[in-house]
Amino acid sequence: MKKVAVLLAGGSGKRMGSALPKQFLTIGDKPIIQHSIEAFEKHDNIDEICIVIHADYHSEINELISKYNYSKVRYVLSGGKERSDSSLAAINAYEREQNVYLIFHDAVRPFVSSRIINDVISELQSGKSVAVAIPTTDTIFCLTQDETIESVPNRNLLRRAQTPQAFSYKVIKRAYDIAMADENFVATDDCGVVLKYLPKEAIHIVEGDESNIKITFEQDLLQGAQIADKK
Ligand SMILES: Nc1ccn([C@@H]2O[C@H](COP(=O)(O)OP(=O)(O)OP(=O)(O)O)[C@@H](O)[C@H]2O)c(=O)n1
Ligand SMILES: C[C@](O)(CO)[C@H](O)COP(=O)(O)O
Repeated sequence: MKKVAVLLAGGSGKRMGSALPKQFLTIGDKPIIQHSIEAFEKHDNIDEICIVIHADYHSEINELISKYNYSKVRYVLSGGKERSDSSLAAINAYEREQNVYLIFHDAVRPFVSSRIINDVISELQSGKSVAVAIPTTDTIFCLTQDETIESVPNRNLLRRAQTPQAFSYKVIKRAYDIAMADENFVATDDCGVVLKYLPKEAIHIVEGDESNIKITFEQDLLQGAQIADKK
């Protein structure tokens, strides 16, 4: 089956607070989204790239793609209001093919490694749905609504979610079809959608790494620059 990297870049980066969406800010020598495109463009096991971009930024991304001649980019789609709307735009684009794996990645995680992508693909090819995550070194508190501690979950069973999150087309399409019929639907990631609406579908964990950070706040740019320096 074809392996498609879906780069989610439809957000506006409110928490970063810059006029330009954070995926276009520069780390090291290139925009964040360019690091992410290249991680998949250069990867031998990725067949195709689908970029989901904020509707107001098509010209910026098209300029980048033609300047560097990224040959694997097949689609540039407009994202939606929520991350899940952007994922759905990609799922809909593959409706006619179906025989694909969709590997969803936050475009603002520019340092995803080749090892992570390899591990994700190898799990997909053995028929699994896949998430990338790392152990937590902090103890995590679960709170009540009034912000007192409700529970302290066993840390050995806790992981911090990263991306990629990857599924066969059929699995992710089925999960979103059910989700779209739920008027209370809300999700921060694609694993959450599969877990809630296809509870029998096991999602297997591939170990992420500390460099696979999500650029969210201004201070993350500094950490990103340090990671870029070491590459
Ligand atoms: N409607 C949206 C919202 C988010 N994303 C993408 O999902 C990834 C992770 O989201 P996040 O870090 O929350 O990005 P933003 O939504 O841009 O940030 P913020 O929440 O601070 O506005 C980003 O690559 C972002 O562009 C998307 O494709 N479509
Ligand atoms: C998918 C994700 O990156 C996993 O950590 C995260 O949930 C995205 O959340 P955000 O609210 O869009 O930052």
